Amino acid sequence: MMQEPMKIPQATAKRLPLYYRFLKNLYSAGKQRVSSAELSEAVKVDSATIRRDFSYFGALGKKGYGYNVNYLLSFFQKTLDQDDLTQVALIGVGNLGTAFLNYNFLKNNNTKIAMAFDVDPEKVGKRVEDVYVHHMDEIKERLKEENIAVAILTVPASVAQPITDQLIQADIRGILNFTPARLNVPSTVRIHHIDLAVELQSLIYFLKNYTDSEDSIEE
Ligand SMILES: NC(=O)c1ccc[n+]([C@@H]2O[C@H](COP(=O)([O-])OP(=O)(O)OC[C@H]3O[C@@H](n4cnc5c(N)ncnc54)[C@H](O)[C@@H]3O)[C@@H](O)[C@H]2O)c1
Repeated sequence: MMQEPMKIPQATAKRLPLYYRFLKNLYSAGKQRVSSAELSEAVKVDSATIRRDFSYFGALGKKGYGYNVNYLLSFFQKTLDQDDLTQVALIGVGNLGTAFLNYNFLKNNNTKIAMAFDVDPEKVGKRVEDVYVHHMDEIKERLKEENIAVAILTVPASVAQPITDQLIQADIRGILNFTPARLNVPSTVRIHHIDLAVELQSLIYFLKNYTDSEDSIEE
C-alpha cells in the first residue's frame, strides 16, 4: 500500500497534493493541457518553482503548449498512491477529532479514517459519521488487525507522548500530530506536526516582512 518515497526534494513533495487537486479539477472540466502560468495562478506557487518541480518527474512542458493534464494526473496518482485506499486511525474524538471525522477526506483523495479511539465512556462504542470509536485499550490489536500504519493525533497535549508510545508498540509508521506536544519517536516513525498557532504566527510574520507572496513559497 504505502510506497517508498520518491527521490524528489521534500519541498516539492509537499506541493504534490496541491498540484494534484487542481489537475483533477482541470481534468473533470475536460481540459487537456495547462500552462505553468495558469497552474501558478491557481495554486499560488511561482511558475519557475512549478517548472522545476515538474522537471523532477520528467514532465517537461512545451513552449506554447504547456503540460499534458492526463500525463501529470496519472503520474500524481501513482506517486501519491491515489489508486489505493489508505486507511488511517484517529486518536481523540474531541472538538478537532470530531471535525475530522465529519470531513473524512474522501472528497479529495483516497485517504479515509477507518477507526477512531478515545477513553471517554460517552464516546467509546459509538459511531461518528459511520466511524466506530474504540477504547484505547484495544488500539494495538485493532491497528494490527486492519494493518493501519498512519494515525492522526487529536488528544490533549498532556497524554500525547504516552499515546505515541502505544502507537509505536502497534507498529505505526506515520503520525500527523495536531497537539502542541513535541513527541519522541524512533527514526523509523515519521511525524508531521501541524501546529495552528505556529502556522498563524508564520503567516503574520510573512505578511509583515515580505510584500511579494512568492517570497514565502520556498520556506
Ligand atoms: N480544537 C481546535 O481547534 C484545535 C486546534 C489546533 C490544535 N488543537 C489541539 O488538538 C488536540 C485536541 O483538541 P480538542 O479541542 O479536540 O480537545 P478535546 O478536549 O475536545 O478532545 C480531546 C479528546 O481526546 C480524548 N482523550 C483524552 N485522553 C485520552 C487518552 N489517553 N487516549 C485517547 N483519547 C483521549 C478526550 O476524551 C477527548 O475526546 C489538543 O492537543 C489541542 O491543543 C486543537
